[in-house]
Amino acid sequence: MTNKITFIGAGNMATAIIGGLIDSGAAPTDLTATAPSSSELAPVKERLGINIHTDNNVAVSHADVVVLAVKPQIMRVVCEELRETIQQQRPLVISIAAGLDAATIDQWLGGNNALVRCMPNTPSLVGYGASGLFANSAVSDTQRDIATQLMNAVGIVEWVEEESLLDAVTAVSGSAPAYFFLMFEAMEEAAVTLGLPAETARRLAIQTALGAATMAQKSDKDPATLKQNVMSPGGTTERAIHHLEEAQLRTTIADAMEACAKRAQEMARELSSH
Ligand SMILES: NC(=O)C1=CN([C@@H]2O[C@H](COP(=O)(O)OP(=O)(O)OC[C@H]3O[C@@H](n4cnc5c(N)ncnc54)[C@H](O)[C@@H]3O)[C@@H](O)[C@H]2O)C=CC1
Ligand SMILES: O=C(O)[C@@H]1CCC=N1
Repeated sequence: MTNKITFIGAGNMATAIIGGLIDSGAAPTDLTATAPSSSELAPVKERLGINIHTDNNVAVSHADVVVLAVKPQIMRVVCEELRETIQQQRPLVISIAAGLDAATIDQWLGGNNALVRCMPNTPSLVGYGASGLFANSAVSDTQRDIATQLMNAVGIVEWVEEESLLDAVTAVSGSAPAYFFLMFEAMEEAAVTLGLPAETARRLAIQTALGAATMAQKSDKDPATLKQNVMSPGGTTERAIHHLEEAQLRTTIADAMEACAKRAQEMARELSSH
């Protein structure tokens, strides 16, 4: 990728994506990250070898792509300060902020911007991200390809044609790593109760999840069939799965994902109104 890409923000998600881009062959000299303090940026430069800046406008002034990677609550101030430079430079803008709609960000940036909204997740840090992307009507096919390439560097990319579907993406991938981490915590605790050392239990649970995910990804069988293949009639797995179904695990997951998507909608209302 020969585009000059500037990340506004150098936190968890920005550095995860930058790390993935460099691992997939991007030149660190084409990448810039900003943050208010040099003390936060110095280790980022040291680790990744990219350009750093404490002045967002200077960092954006030569960018082809600008990735907005600050917390949603400060996005308005950051965008309004960038407005003039963005209007002059006309880069492709990619926002990774949860719960902030494209029209609101575009308006804060002065309007008529090519804007992609992206919902990534933290496994991007290890190249196993899963991102949902939405483009506003000003985004060209070439710019769509640039956004795809950028997020493909850290994982898989799924485009949605309706912006509201990004709330579902948040529920199934943006927030979802945390659901699996909760599962690991619970399995480790239960295995310790069954007598295993905590470290052993953790290693076995994580490896099992990795194995199950890899199998589900590589197999031509659906998850229900793969599950059935583990369940010997009258055996141990059948007993465990029966218990999970009786305890309404499916309904619990559905309720949690609905709450997640609703919170994204709430955040959009809260953040666009001030
Ligand atoms: N952490 C996650 O799992 C996910 C986060 N997101 C979104 O990514 C965005 C960033 O989240 P994180 O990286 O987790 O946050 P973070 O707190 O790790 O990073 C925010 C960065 O913004 C910088 N910053 C603060 N004020 C600034 C300013 N005025 N100009 C330039 N930089 C400034 C901070 O110094 C920091 O480097 C958020 O909008 C969040 O909704 C999206 C999907 C997943
Ligand atoms: O919890 C959040 O609001 C952010 C967005 C998706 C993951 N973390």
